[in-house]
Parts: sequence; structure tokens; C-alpha cells
Amino acid sequence: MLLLKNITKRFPGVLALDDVSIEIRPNEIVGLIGENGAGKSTLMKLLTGAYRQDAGAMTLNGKPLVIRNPRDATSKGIAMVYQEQSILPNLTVAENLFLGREKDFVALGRLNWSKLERAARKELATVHLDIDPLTLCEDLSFGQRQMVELARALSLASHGTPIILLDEPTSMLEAAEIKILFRLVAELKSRASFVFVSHRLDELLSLSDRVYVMKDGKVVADMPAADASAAQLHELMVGRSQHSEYYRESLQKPCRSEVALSVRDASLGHAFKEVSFEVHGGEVFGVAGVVGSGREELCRVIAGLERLDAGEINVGTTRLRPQANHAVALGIGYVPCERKVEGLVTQMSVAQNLTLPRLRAVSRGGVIHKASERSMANEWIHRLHIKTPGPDASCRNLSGGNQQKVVLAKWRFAGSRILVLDHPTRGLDVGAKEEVYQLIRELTAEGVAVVLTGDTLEEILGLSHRVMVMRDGRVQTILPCAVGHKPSQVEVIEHMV
Ligand SMILES: Nc1ncnc2c1ncn2[C@@H]1O[C@H](COP(=O)(O)OP(=O)(O)OP(=O)(O)O)[C@@H](O)[C@H]1O
Repeated sequence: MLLLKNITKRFPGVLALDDVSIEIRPNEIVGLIGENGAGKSTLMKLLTGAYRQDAGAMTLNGKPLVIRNPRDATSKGIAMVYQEQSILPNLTVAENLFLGREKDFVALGRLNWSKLERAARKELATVHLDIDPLTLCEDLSFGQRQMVELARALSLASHGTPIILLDEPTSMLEAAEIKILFRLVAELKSRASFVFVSHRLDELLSLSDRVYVMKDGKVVADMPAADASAAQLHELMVGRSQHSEYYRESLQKPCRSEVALSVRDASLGHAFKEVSFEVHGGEVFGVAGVVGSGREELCRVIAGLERLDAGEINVGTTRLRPQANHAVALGIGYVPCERKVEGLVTQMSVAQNLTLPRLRAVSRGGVIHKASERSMANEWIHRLHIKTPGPDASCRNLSGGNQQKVVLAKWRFAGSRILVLDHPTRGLDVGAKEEVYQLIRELTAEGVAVVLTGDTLEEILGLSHRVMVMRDGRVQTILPCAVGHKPSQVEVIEHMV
């Protein structure tokens, strides 16, 4: 149905797509995987008309295809469900579904709300979402908002057999929501084709019919999912086989006796109440809980971004003030879940972002010394294998995973002694994840304390010395979790829900 032939796309200093050929058949789910920076998003952006290829051609149902912009893409039946959701939270579900198409619902200069509501109900039924179309989107759960996006994409691209692009749709979802999404996509396959981008190899194999593996801008494999294994995909995309010890458990050292961080009777609004714990030097302290359990807010409080209603947080003998710069001064580094909003100044370069928390190290006489800034940055680019044309490249143009590496490198450069990692491996490919796990082990061996809330329970259990389980803002239990004493996932889930 859709054919991409010998597509090349170049950015300054980067060959993002190098002679890529891909085909998408009717009613098929095509999985797309590759390391961070392999070119997946660039490919999606070509298909939605955000970019034009430098060379190569596309055809749709045998006819030459030129996509001028996203609206043109949807008119040709290609629509995208964005990972960092594109719906407007302050509008209703119905308004979001028909955003830009309001004129179909206007009579005599006025919006016909009941017509809009009826049409919205119909669209919501296609994704089995039983909600009032006049609900504000900000009142929906993340999973529900994603369903609204999917319904919107399907209704926009209602031309022939639509092609729906799903960019890491599961990265922000809980296990139960993922199940619902997968069931729905499998059902919708009878009326649409899907391109599914994911870094989770098992998921990709379970949902897709066929899989393309990309590496350094090239397609290196195309195979039926039934013939592929996760280990094989790992090797194809990373170029080496998966480390037998994924979480580097053998590198875990007993933590130190000194307390690096203590949280006492901390309460914050509706988010959490009377939370107390201590984290030791060299310890990975995992925080588990479902979305809404209070774990994300807890991370923000330790980073100095929120003011507690009661209780206190101490680093050594110093009480933390609710100011991000005080947290940084006390040696706390924060890797936020929303890296583009809070983790980076995206319009600044890689070097500027990397050195931002410790400008003094690259300044002379109060003036930033560009050559030292660049050479520091080069060192970290090299150490963390950050894929960038150079230290002066704008962070905005890095792939998602490489942006995350810049955030991690920044705190490493700052010499932080306490790291708060909120989903540090979200959006990272399997190889990059292993590098982060290795880095966490190295940091803790040096005595750095880590507060970790992870993408999966397996990840939290794999890395932590102890795991605190939160439910509805309360601490349920703190379980020992060092190697040889790991609780089972079931045991932890029982405390979570
Ligand atoms: N607008 C741009 N300007 C310059 N370089 C870019 C731009 N967009 C992407 N790149 C570069 O092109 C390469 C491919 O990036 P792309 O975002 O397609 O990777 P990806 O496979 O989606 O990675 P990830 O899994 O991390 O999201 C990267 O090296 C990236 O830095």
C-alpha cells in the first residue's frame, strides 16, 4: 500500500536516513525498532509531512506520493498518535477530536454542540472509550487521552485504509492500559494499518506482524515477527548480544553506613502524606507505586521543586529549602520524567546544557571559556556515547534517547552526590538502558545515593538495594531488595494496589 524507496534525509552533520526502503501493506502492523538516533522519528516525520526527503520516492497505492504538511498527510490517510500527546487539555474531548474541523459543526455562525457531541460519541465508540465527550481532556487519565488521540487519528485519516503511526505509545502507560491498547490495535487492524515504534522488544514482537530494524539511518533487517526473537533484535540493533546480566547485579556493592538523604514525615497536598525514609551513600533506593501513588511528586520535592506542607528533607545536617538551586548546591541532581520541559534547555547546545549546573568549572574571570566548555562536553559525549554531530549541536535536534543521556551527563559533570532519577530510561533503547544501568552501578560504587522510580517494576527491583512501595500517597512498606534478597514482583504489586 505504502512504499518508501531509497529514502535519504540529511541534517547538518548527520545522515539521518540512508537509502531506506520500507513497505506497509494493508491491514498490517509494522514494528519499527532501532537505537536512539537510528532515524525512526525522522521517518515518521517524513510520513506526516513535517520533513521532505532529500532523495528517494514514496508511492501510495501505486501512485507517487508527496506529503506537503501534516494536514496533507491526514487527507491522504496517514496520521500520527504522538508520544508526547498533542491534544489540548483545556478543551473538551469533542473539541479535541474535531479540532480544525469545526466548520462542519457550525450553522449560522454558531457551533452546534449537540451535533459535535453526537459525532464525538461515534468516534469514541471506535476506540471503546465510554466517556462524556464534553469532559475536559485535563480530567482524563493519560491512557484515556491517548485513546482520544487514537480516535482523532482514525477519524482524520478516514481515507481508504488509514495508516496510523504510533510513536512509543506504551512508554507512559501502566501494564493494564497497555493491554487495552494492544487489544484495540489488534481489533482495528481490520480497518487500518499501523506503524508501531517501541523500544520494548517483547511488546513489539507480540503486537507486530512484521518488524523493521534500523541502525545508523539504515534498515538492517526486515522479518516477520513470528520468526524473530527479542535477543536477535537486540543484537541486530545494538550490534552486540544482550549482556547476560542486564541490571549488572554482580556490580552492586553494599551501601555505606552514612545517611546521604533523610526525609521525615513529609506531606504534600493530596500527593503524599507522612513519608519517612533515609537513603545511604551508595544506595539505590527504589520507589514503586502506580501513577497517582505520589512517587513522582516525591521526586520533585527532593529536587527542591515543591514546598512541603509538613515534614522536612535533610542532606547531611542541612535542611533542604524548596528551591531547585538549593538542591543543586546540596549536591542533588534531578533527572525528570519530562526531559524536554524540565531536563534540558532544548534551544541551547549540548555543551551549554552539559555545563549548566557547574559553570564555574568552565569559566575564567566570570566569563564562560568556550574552549573549556567544548572540551568538557566532548569528554562526556564520548563517555556516555551521546550521538550528536558535536558539542555545539542544539539539544532540540538530538533524538529523544540522546537528549536523556545529556541530562544524565549534566549531573555527572556537576558531581552530584544524590541523584533523583524519575524514569531515567524512558525512551532509551536497550543498549542505552544497559549503559545507564552500568552508570548507576559506577556512581553508587563511588558513594552516590540514588532515588529511583523506574519504567517497569522489573527495572526498579533489578537495580535497587531497598524498595519503598507507595499507595495513595502513603508508604506501604520498605522491602530489602539487595542481590539475593529480591522480593518477587507479585509481592511488590500486592502492596501497590
Ligand atoms: N531537525 C534536526 N536537525 C538536526 N539533526 C536532526 C534533526 N532531527 C533529527 N536529527 C538527527 O537525526 C538522527 C536521527 O534522529 P531520530 O530522531 O530520527 O532518531 P530516533 O531513531 O527516533 O531516536 P530515539 O529512539 O532516540 O527517539 C539523530 O542523529 C538526530 O540527532
